[in-house]
Parts: sequence; structure tokens; C-alpha cells
Amino acid sequence: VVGGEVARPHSWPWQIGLQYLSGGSYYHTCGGTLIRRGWVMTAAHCVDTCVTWRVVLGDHDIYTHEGTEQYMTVSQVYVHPSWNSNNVAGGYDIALLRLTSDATLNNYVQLAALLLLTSGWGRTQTGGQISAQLKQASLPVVDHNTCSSSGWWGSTVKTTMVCAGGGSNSGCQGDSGGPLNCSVGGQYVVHGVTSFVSSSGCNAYRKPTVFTRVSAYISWMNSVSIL
Ligand SMILES: C[C@H](NC(=O)[C@H](CCCC[NH3+])NC(=O)C(F)(F)F)C(=O)Nc1ccc(C(F)(F)F)cc1
Repeated sequence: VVGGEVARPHSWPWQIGLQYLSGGSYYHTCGGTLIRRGWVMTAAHCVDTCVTWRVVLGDHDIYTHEGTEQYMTVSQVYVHPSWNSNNVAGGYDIALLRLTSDATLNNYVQLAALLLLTSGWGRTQTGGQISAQLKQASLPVVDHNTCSSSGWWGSTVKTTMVCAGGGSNSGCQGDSGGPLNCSVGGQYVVHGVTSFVSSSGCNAYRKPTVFTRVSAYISWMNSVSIL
């Protein structure tokens, strides 16, 4: 996250970290959202490579052991069938991860309600390092007409996406797959999955962070969970 602030620890208890195994150690690559005790929602582009994954729940500082973490292995990866890894502008940047065992829900690990505050361990500035502590940033939603107009994202942005930000706060590499949390009636619902920012920089002018619009994929997610 560029801008924003370090989140109060465990204030986004459905935020997960997605890590891959390399040379005997695990490394952060993406975020995600715990949507069922055995299911995580993330971005399809996060799981384009075939590596050994692990999901960390209940984390705040990814480099320290806080005693609140739950480390889960992934038994199956379901990428949206229409996802094209060469064309993030096509949309469908969404995937579901089946966990090998169910998460234990507690003060640090909770399920997300699905339906606008983004959070993540992503880079804290373009080209910078990922954040040790989970960060959050409030992003104003940018309506589709504005976001898809020339000078903004143009036709790169589809109605299956949500635009938010465009000022000094933004998502950035490493936030992919994480939640866009929106407060609806005092309850937070996850409205988006962090998908892409401008290749010329994370908080580029008139290039708000683009999220996969979760509501456009509810039927696909239900079809997978039935499998
Ligand atoms: C550096 C920047 N990276 C990103 O935006 C990556 C997703 C990359 C998917 C494609 N491999 N996502 C992020 O950094 C995220 F954290 F914001 F989600 C990028 O490549 N952006 C980008 C690429 C292509 C297009 C377009 F579709 F227009 F061709 C738009 C944005």
C-alpha cells in the first residue's frame, strides 16, 4: 500500500497473506480474503505459477512470530476459467484457494462478508519494498464512467472491475489479491480483489487502483464451492 497508515493489528481479520516456498523459506507474494473457513479468495494473477503455497491467517508483522498466526496449506487452486494471464485488462482476475484444513475463527481470524478500505503488505511506494506490517488506506471509489474515460484507464477498465484511489493512496505490488473493504451499514464487506495499478507507477495520476468486482463472480464462486 502506498500512503495510508499501518493498520491497527488484527483490525482486518479476514486479510490473509499468500506465500510461496523457495529455497526452504516462504516469501510474501499476495494478499487474499478468508471467505469460508476452508476457502480463500485472491487474484488469479497471484497463482499463475505452479509453486508450493501457504496461507497465513491472523498475521500483522510478516517477519515476526506473534503467536496469533495460523499457517495453512493449499489443497486446490481454482482460477477463473476465463482468466488470461497475458491480459489483466480482460478481467476475471479472481481465484479461490481450497485450504487443506479449516481455519479456527477467533479475535485474529474472521470470515469476510462479501459485498471500501483496501489493506495489504504490498510495496509502500513504487519500486519500493513490501511492508513488514499490514497497512490500510482509504481510497475514494471512482465511478466506472470516469474511470473508463480517456486520460483515465479508458477501455482497459471493464464493468467487472471497481476503480478506487487516483490520489496519493494506492495499492501496489504485493497487495494483489487482497480485499477492498467497504463499510455498508457499519459492517465491512469485501467489494473488490486488488488486481492492477499503472505500469508507470502505483499511485499514478488518474490511474486509480483497479479491483476485481467480487459481485460479478459470485455465481462462479458458488459453482466452485459445490465441486
Ligand atoms: C506493474 C503493474 N503490475 C500490476 O498492476 C500487478 C498485476 C500485473 C498483472 C499482469 N502481469 N498488480 C499489482 O501490482 C496490484 F498489487 F496492484 F494488484 C502492471 O503490470 N500493470 C498493468 C499491466 C498491464 C495493463 C494493461 F492491461 F493495460 F495492459 C495494465 C496495468
